[in-house]
Amino acid sequence: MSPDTVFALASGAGRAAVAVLRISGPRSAALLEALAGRLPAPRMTTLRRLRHRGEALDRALVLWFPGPGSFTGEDSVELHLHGGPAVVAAVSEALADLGARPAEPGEFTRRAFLHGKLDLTAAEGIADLVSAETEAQRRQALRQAEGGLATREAAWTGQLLRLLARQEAFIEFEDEDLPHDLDIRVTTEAAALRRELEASLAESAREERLREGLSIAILGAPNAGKSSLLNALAGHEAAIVSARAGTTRDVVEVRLVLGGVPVTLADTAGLREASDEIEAEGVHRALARAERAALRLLVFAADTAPDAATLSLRDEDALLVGSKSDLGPPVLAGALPVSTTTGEGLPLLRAALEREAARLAGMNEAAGLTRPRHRAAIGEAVSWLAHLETAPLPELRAEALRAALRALSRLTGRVDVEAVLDQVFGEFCIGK
Ligand SMILES: Nc1nc2c(c(=O)[nH]1)N(C=O)[C@@H](CNc1ccc(C(=O)N[C@@H](CCC(=O)O)C(=O)O)cc1)CN2
Ligand SMILES: Nc1nc2c(ncn2[C@@H]2O[C@H](COP(=O)(O)OP(=O)(O)OP(=O)(O)O)[C@@H](O)[C@H]2O)c(=O)[nH]1
Repeated sequence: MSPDTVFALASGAGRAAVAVLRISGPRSAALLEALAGRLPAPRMTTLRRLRHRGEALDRALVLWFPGPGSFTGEDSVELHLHGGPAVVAAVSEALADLGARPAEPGEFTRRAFLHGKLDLTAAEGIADLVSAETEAQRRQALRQAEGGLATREAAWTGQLLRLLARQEAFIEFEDEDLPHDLDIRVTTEAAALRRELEASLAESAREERLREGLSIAILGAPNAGKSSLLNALAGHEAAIVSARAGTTRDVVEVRLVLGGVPVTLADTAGLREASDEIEAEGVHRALARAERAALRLLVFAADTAPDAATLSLRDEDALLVGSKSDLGPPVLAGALPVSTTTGEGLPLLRAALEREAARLAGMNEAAGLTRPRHRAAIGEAVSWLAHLETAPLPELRAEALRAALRALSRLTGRVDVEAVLDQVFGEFCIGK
């Protein structure tokens, strides 16, 4: 059975000057002919009147992309319509009437993957490009959409295949004139590759935080000035400020961009023995958020002794803020003096936050692992390589290499280890 022909609005919903409807599948040409008359030249923008059942629908720019030279690899069409919702609705109804169906979310890119137009990492890169909000996210997404990670995977796979070819040769031609240390060399090189994969895992947290956004939590005793700090950094009155201790009950979030990194900054309830059920829940949520955050701003007011609850959250991912510095010097050594009343210290705090954002989130030199899915695949390859290093028999080492290859190939979704092996073996001259 031939696949459905699907259509969807490719441009954003809502009012816009132009709306792009995309169509993909075997009936694309027939649909375009039905609406707009004879097929235009491939990939050439052409102005046409669209008609259906005697009714004029729009005057639109139409494009015809014969497969396989299209985004999806299938015959496809684009209709650049006037952007009004009624125009889009009328043309969509006509397409449905002609036998096409609305596409599922991601279906165009899924079809591109199924037709070998892109691998899974490139498809994820496209999804990330569509949702990129900051400059750093855009660069990260484009690198992956253009095959940065797939290229690295191909290099790792190539190394593994060469190791496997040598390991198999060692097993098969044991009695012949092979270098006697071939077996040991495979193990040594596999260990080097394992360390390289581990290095990419160690860097993955930074890339994931850039893709997902960095979570920063503001914590401290009641009345320490946390909400005032959130408002000062956000540039608007997002959280309620009052002289009454225990004002903030729930987590209040604002979105910021720090050095190209998208950040969610969260104000939390003051940490203390709660006086009622609601406040207790607030403190519980504050501590949960503290745990989840990549960076914690611990706030200590100049007019209050440092409290044990906040002090206990100190670690290498905490910045100490000495708030209300207009009332006196910080009560804690190493705390950055800040006053939201006078503005003192705010530029320094912002600079410190940008520095921390760059340390905790960002792109690495080489295209990195941006998703838990990537980490899982590489993590599994690493454990098979570690397994290889202690495996007592050449056959078990070969098996571990195959398993590592399969794990790696899940990254791009091109799971065809045996076919590539045939190719490698074809070139592996052993004098036989
Ligand atoms: N109007 C419009 N703009 C768009 C897209 C689109 O589909 N339509 N894109 C959609 O994401 C992005 C551009 N990406 C694209 C990627 C590949 C092909 C394509 O036709 N590929 C063919 C031919 C390649 C060539 O001639 O160089 C192929 O890969 O065989 C088109 C768009 C962003 N802008
Ligand atoms: N002098 C001075 N007072 C400040 C400063 N920042 C905040 N305050 C005052 O301190 C009190 C508490 O401020 P908030 O920002 O609501 O403190 P909070 O830590 O969010 O308080 P809770 O919601 O109770 O946890 C308010 O009366 C503020 O006006 C400052 O920089 N200097």
